[in-house]
Amino acid sequence: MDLFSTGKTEFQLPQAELTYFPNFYNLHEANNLFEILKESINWQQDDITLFGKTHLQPRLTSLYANNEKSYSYSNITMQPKIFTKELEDIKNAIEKVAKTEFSTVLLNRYRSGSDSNGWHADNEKELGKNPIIATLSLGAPRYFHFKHRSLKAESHKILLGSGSLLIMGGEMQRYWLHQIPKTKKDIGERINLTFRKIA
Ligand SMILES: O=C(O)CCC(=O)C(=O)O
Ligand SMILES: [Fe+2]
Repeated sequence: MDLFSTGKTEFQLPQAELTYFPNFYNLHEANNLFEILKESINWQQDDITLFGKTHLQPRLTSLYANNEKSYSYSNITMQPKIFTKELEDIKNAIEKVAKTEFSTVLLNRYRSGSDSNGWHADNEKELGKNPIIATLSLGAPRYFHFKHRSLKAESHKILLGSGSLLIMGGEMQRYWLHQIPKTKKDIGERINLTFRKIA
């Protein structure tokens, strides 16, 4: 962790807690982690079924955990692999600022601007009520859009830079949706790690 950049932003939002650390890792550390994870993670591309139609998911994913609990969303059930040393170190660093413990990390790899993650909430039963979800971004910056389910004025975006950490908490998964939209810009790859607790 970069001890010299403590800057953080706590967004004032109705029915959500959202905190952004732009430089959780510095650019050098973030680059290193990006290269290590790109090579060492067991990336897969699953089929998802949305509104009765089956497609390849528009990104690569992988699941790691310190227990055997699977994670299911969009008709996919993922079985975890055991945390690697790098993932364990990242988890320990993030737990200190998130002030909670995580069991599981879902990794996403967006190979280009045409990879994406559609509107959703991380509200699966196995995450429990008001889950804390910490997401670390490495590589190409991408916009994170989030909107309130019923308050139409509450629609925002944050550019998630390399090395940044975003922590979602409070009732965010109940009242808000988020997405990583596609972009036509010619950008490189991005890896995102979303730490969760699956009890
Ligand atoms: O890529 C991101 O920043 C968000 C990923 C996400 O929302 C998820 O995996 O649930
Ligand atoms: Fe999500």
